Amino acid sequence: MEFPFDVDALFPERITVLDQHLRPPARRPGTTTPARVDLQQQIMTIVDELGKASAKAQHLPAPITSALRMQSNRHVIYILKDTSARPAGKGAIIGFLKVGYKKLFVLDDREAHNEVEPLCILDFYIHESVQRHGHGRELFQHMLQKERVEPHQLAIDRPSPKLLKFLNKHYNLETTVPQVNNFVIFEGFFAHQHRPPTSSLRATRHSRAAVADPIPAAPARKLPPKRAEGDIKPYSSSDREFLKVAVEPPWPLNRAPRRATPPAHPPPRSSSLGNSPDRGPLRPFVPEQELLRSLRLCPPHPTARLLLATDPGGSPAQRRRTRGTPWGLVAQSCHYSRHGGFNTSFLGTGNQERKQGEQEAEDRSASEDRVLLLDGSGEEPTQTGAPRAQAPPPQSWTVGGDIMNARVIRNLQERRSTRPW
Ligand SMILES: CC(=O)SCCNC(=O)CCNC(=O)[C@H](O)C(C)(C)COP(=O)(O)OP(=O)(O)OC[C@H]1O[C@@H](n2cnc3c(N)ncnc32)[C@H](O)[C@@H]1OP(=O)(O)O
Repeated sequence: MEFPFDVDALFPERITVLDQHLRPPARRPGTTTPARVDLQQQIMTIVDELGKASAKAQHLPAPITSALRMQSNRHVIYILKDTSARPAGKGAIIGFLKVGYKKLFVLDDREAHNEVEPLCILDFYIHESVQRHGHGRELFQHMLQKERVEPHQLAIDRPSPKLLKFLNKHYNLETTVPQVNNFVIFEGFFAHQHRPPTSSLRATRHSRAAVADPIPAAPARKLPPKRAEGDIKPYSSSDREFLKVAVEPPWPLNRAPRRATPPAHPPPRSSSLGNSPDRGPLRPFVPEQELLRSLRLCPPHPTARLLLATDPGGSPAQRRRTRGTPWGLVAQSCHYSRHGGFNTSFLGTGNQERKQGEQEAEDRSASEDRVLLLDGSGEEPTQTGAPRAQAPPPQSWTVGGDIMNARVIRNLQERRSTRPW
């Protein structure tokens, strides 16, 4: 990547390491030194352009690396410049690697949640013209040495297929430990961190590991004091989270727009009405119009009035719709996953979510059962009219409660009819 300024003079070393201050490195003796602010502006331009190129290469809707994001996060960026070719005497940039420590909640191979703060690979890009020339490895290797970290100790923020191949080829990283977030960790991540799974050890596992283990210290920071198990949430914020907002608005705005054009395969018509293009708009027969008018004039049924008065939260259908949120979130997390395979374990999103999901499913099937029962589907014809005739107490709208009662009653009836006493 070329720039209209002297990259070669700006970055004297082949690999330059920048933190959130984006400070220009010391220049070679003898080179003219422009104003510091200009140099920083040049660095910001390079970071912005690299971020854009990386996003394009990864088909991301927006860059996840920019000067602004660098300045507002405690990340470190390794920039590799081209020392061989010197187009127009100004040098060129080959690529970059961005890393940073992040607090994550990761699952170990026993599916226990662990609060850790590993070094994460956040963004990585080598210019298309020089990929597969060993530059990525050179940059990665430099970072490993500088950060004093082993490849298996890293967490990778949604690695691209190319990066997965890269890690496999150069570092033999293949087997992943399934996670419920977008980070990928590999077998060996917990290698020297396994301790008895007591919660008191879990929170301090890193600081202890650093003292007790002879192998290189885990790239972890000291964590805050242990929190109650309930406080630990089974997700971790990815640097790419903000992209979700850009991709899809929240419910209900994310619902598919109404079809303006007819579907490719319209459902088969049940009658010939409307099939002829010559026919004008169909009007109902006069008796139907009269019927409709009489229905409009008909006052609401007293039961309906009573139900409306005792139901402050709107219709039950509406309430049921809003209760589906956890599934919606799960669906969203799947939608945004770059690799569906990583998220196949979302069903293990912690007991709480799983239970909630199961409860939802149960509620839904329960409500369907309930409709069948109230339909008078042959099971309990005497009950179909009864609940409508009386004003139900407010809590009777709890679908699960109703169905439980119905099931108990049915169970009792069955037992009564099948047993001789
Ligand atoms: C957390 C994240 O940052 S995810 C985003 C990662 N970045 C990208 O996907 C952007 C596009 N890709 C790239 O920029 C580069 O290919 C990188 C950064 C992944 C690797 O850099 P390179 O300089 O190409 O890597 P290097 O030459 O050292 O190693 C080559 C190996 O990487 C892998 N690799 C690189 N490019 C490809 C590719 N197009 N297809 C498949 N594997 C590839 C292969 O294992 C390859 O070995 P091989 O050529 O023997 O098959």
